[in-house]
Amino acid sequence: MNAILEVRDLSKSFGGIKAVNGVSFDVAPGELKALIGPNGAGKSTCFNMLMGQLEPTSGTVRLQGEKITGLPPRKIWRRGVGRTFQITGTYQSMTVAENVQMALISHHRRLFSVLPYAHTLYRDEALALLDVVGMAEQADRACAILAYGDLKRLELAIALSHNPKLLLMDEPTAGMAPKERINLMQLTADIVRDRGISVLFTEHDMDVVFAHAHHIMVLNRGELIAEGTAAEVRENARVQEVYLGGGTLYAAETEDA
Ligand SMILES: Nc1ncnc2c1ncn2[C@@H]1O[C@H](COP(=O)(O)OP(=O)(O)OP(=O)(O)O)[C@@H](O)[C@H]1O
Repeated sequence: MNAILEVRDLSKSFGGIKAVNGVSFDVAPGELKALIGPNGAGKSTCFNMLMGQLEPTSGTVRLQGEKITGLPPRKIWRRGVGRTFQITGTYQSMTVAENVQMALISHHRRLFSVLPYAHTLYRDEALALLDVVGMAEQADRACAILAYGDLKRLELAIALSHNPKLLLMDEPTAGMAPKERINLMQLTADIVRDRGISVLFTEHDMDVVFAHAHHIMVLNRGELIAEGTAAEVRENARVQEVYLGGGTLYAAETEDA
C-alpha cells in the first residue's frame, strides 16, 4: 500500500551543526513507528520539520503523495497530521469534555461564531472520543485537577478530534510512571489498530518502544543508523554501540509503578 508519509533526504543545519542529515523513511497506513536515538540525535528537529515548525535545509516531505515541505503548521494540521507534545496543552479552567469540544469546534471551523454557546456543541462527539481514551467518566471534571496520566489521555482525545491520518507523538510518555507509560502506549496501539491511523513517535523508554512499535528507526548524530523490528534493532551492533558502548540494549526501566 502507498505510504501515508514519505520523507526523502531531509536535512537541517544550525550553523555548522547538522542536526538532521539526509534522513529518508516512509510511514505506512496503520503503522505505529518509533524514532529513537540518544539525546541530541535530531528527533525533535526531525519532528519539527515534519510539522512545519522548522523549514528544512533540504529534502522533501510528502503526505499521501502531496508535498507538504514548507507549508505552515496549521496547513499541515488541516491536511491531517496531528501532534501531541511533551508538555500537555489543555485549557485548565475548562472541563475535560469542553476541551475536546473546543478542539471539535476548531476542526469544524466554527470557532468564533459559536463561542457564546460552545459548551453545548459537539458534546456527544466529545463524549465518544473520551470513551475511546477511557476518560468518559471524567468528562465533567475540571482539567486543573486531573492526574498527569489522565491529561495525556485527554491530549490524545484532543488530537483525535481533528481526525488525523497521521499522528506525531513527541515523547508521549515523558514524566509518567512506568506502568502508566505502558498503558498509554497500549491505548495508542489500540487506536492505531481500530481507527487505521498511522503514528510516528519519539521515545526514550525502551520498554515502551520494544513492546509497541511495529517498526523502529534509530537516529544518531542526525543520521539514521538502523531500522527494523524490535528484535532487529535490539541485536544491531551499531545501535548497541550508540546506546551502551557495545553492551546489550535492554529496556531502560523495568520496575512496576
Ligand atoms: N534551534 C537550534 N539552534 C541550534 N542548534 C539546535 C537547535 N535545535 C536543535 N539544535 C541542535 O541540533 C541537534 C539535535 O537536537 P534535537 O533537539 O533535534 O535532538 P533530540 O534527538 O530531539 O534530543 P532530545 O532527545 O534530547 O530531545 C543538537 O545538537 C542540538 O543542540
